[in-house]
Amino acid sequence: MINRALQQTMRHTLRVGGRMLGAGTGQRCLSGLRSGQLFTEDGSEFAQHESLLKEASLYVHWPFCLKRCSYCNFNKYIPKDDNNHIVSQCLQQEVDTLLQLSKVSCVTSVFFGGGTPSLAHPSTVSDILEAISRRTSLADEAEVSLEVNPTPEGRTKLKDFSHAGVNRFSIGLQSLLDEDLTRLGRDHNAHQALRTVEDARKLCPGKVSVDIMFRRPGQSTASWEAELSELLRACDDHVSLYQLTPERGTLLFKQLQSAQVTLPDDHETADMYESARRMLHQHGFLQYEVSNFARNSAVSHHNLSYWKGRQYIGVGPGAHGRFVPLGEGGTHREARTQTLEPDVWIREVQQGGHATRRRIQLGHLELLEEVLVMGLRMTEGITHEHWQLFSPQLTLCDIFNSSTDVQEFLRCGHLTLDDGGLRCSWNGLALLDSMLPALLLQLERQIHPKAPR
Ligand SMILES: C[S@@+](CC[C@H](N)C(=O)[O-])C[C@H]1O[C@@H](n2cnc3c(N)ncnc32)[C@H](O)[C@@H]1O
Ligand SMILES: C[S@@+](CC[C@H](N)C(=O)[O-])C[C@H]1O[C@@H](n2cnc3c(N)ncnc32)[C@H](O)[C@@H]1O
Ligand code: SF4
Repeated sequence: MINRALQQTMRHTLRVGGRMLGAGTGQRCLSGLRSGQLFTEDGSEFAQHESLLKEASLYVHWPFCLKRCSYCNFNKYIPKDDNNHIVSQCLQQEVDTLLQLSKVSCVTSVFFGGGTPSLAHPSTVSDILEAISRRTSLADEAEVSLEVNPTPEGRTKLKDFSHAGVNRFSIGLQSLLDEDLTRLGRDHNAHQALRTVEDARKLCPGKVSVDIMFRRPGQSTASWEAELSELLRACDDHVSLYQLTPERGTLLFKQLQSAQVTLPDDHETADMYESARRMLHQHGFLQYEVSNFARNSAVSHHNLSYWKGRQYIGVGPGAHGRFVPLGEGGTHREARTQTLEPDVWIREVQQGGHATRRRIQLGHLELLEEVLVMGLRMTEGITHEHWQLFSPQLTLCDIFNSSTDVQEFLRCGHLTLDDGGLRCSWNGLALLDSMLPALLLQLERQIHPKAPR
């Protein structure tokens, strides 16, 4: 059975390798909260360390865009009327309700994503930050990121967003070739994008990230390397490198089916990924996750909270979250998704304070699957201490030492399991997707040894 909650978490982070995996079993009921840890009905610890329950990061989804890019199937709508004010009010209300439900005492980071959150009025950002501070504490050093589409409008609003409380900008460059930007349906050119990066760097030095995609139609490794050289002259200290994934329902998907466009093959794609990793490394960037590179320690703390299995709250249409709803007596972590369609979402928030459409209680195995899959995306992998927070009884060695598949990955040098924990090697990171089925199967066998397969 595919673990749907895990699929959903991975969707916005897993872009290299393409395939999404998971092998969950049924959910289990949890019976009580004792000294900061949760227990399943049979008494085994569910290992929610108290510190994990006190804190959360917060994701805010702005669901509108001016037009549809040819490749994108994220939850976004082209607005018919201007209802920004009401969306902003509902976001504040939903923040308040979900913070109350989670009972967290500290929000560690906030990420305004979308859609195109740079279309929102900057006061939306300050109002939401105030709503957080009214209900709980927002850490002084909290990272507050905003995704910016590098159009002239986005650029002129940077200063106001920074005054509103944004201290990190994530800029969607996607490409530095005008022809490709047009083909992808972007509403900016490369010059506008570079000027936006320049201005953002003046406002938040060292805290500007860029998103760029490879494996674009008609792309060659040589042109990609030239583009990266240009990017490396202009960028700040954080780069997110995404492999363009053809998503069902997009224009790109149709163009590929009707052979109007073709994508580079797997071999070329692997070369592009490797040349980008090499070039970024030569320019002082450390790869800290499959798709993310930082120098001068400019890692994304918000995204790290997902990969480290910490709690996060998602507000806005289609946002998802992972937290224990302690405020309503909840004792187990839930995967929550908010209603997708903005008008319906508005109605539900107005009526009930929040618009959670789907709640899935995560059982012990499902939680560990998430910790495994997300954790192995990081170059530091899963330390023994990290694993123990979620699995106090079975260590990484207890689980993986008896698997012949895992022994083979270790022998080939794709994986390492030592005093530092379990992690992928440089080559292994590019092969993570192909190793996950065996790792997940072994995890399931050890957690539920008697379950029929
Ligand atoms: C959902 S967008 C929102 C940010 C902003 N609207 C923008 O377009 O720059 C976040 C990032 O997801 C990545 N993305 C979206 N669709 C993708 C796809 N089909 N394949 C790979 N990356 C994708 C893009 O790099 C984009 O910057
Ligand atoms: C692909 S990531 C890009 C992050 C960026 N590279 C950075 O380092 O800041 C951001 C996108 O993931 C999606 N996303 C992130 N967290 C989410 C959540 N909790 N719920 C729904 N979508 C989320 C949003 O569409 C957002 O535009
Ligand atoms: S890539 Fe960004 S701007 Fe383009 S449709 Fe998706 S969310 Fe909107």
